[in-house]
Amino acid sequence: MTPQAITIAGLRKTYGAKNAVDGLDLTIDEGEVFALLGPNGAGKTTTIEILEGFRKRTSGEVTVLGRDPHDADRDWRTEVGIMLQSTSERSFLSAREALTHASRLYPNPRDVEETLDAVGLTEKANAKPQTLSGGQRRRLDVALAVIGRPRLVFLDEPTTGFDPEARRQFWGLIEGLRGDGTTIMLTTHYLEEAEHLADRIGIVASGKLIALDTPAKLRALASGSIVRWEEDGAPRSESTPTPTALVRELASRHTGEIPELSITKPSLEDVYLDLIGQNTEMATSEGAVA
Ligand SMILES: Nc1ncnc2c1ncn2[C@@H]1O[C@H](COP(=O)(O)OP(=O)(O)OP(=O)(O)O)[C@@H](O)[C@H]1O
Repeated sequence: MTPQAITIAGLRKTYGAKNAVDGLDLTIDEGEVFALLGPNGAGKTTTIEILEGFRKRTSGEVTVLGRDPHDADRDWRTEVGIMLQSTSERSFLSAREALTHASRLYPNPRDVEETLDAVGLTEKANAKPQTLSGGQRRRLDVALAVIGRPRLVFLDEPTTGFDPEARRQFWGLIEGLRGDGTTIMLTTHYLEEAEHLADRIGIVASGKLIALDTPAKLRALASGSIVRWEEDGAPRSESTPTPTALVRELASRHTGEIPELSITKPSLEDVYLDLIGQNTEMATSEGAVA
């Protein structure tokens, strides 16, 4: 059996009357890349911060690398990489200095120059954080999270503000970490990022886990196809297990071409939106996810 990096059983966190995390059960294997998805306010950051030892839980059991993060020690901290949002923002150190400084805190750190290169900051190595763009500062935050060669890394929305090229580069970095056997738990609002990187995806809504599977199996939850077309000048769409029949019926109503006709398979994003109840296209149709 693969050893478990994270175990969560019956986790709850309440803020007053609000159940931010509402009975979460989840285990993440060592070496797994796990993506936690969910709408704003679903409880992702709260969960991650409890796992990082930064927030107290209301109830439930949690272990991270075999320890309860709430009373873990310094040795545990050296094995867990945490992406603190905007740490680099307040620093007076250049990217290279910040990484060099941080690397001295760990017994077996990554090489500073290699890490700068992996996050695409070599050219900005001597720049002070105030002169970096938001996306570049975030890359530095990612670099600071991995400089200690952690066994487990938490990345909360690591690529928010990245341009497409930086995002691809970040994906390469994560694939490299995966190759080294690092366990990674990340949150993201980018479905294609989760699909590209994650071995498994957990979807949370209102503090509860509503779906948990590989990207391929989640995508397969949606059967059928989405047919889109234009009618009376307005875009229309329908999800259906029998697209040919629908197209035949549309063709009988149109003389000539059906305007803007396309037939696509539902994307992971369609499935996700349907699961969280925000997909008007799929939720109303026969082929919708149960
Ligand atoms: N310190 C706090 N005090 C009171 N309520 C809080 C606190 N932190 C979070 N919450 C509430 O708990 C719920 C979960 O918040 P959380 O930040 O964990 O969500 P999230 O899934 O990370 O959202 P996002 O995608 O917007 O980052 C929200 O309703 C939020 O308003």
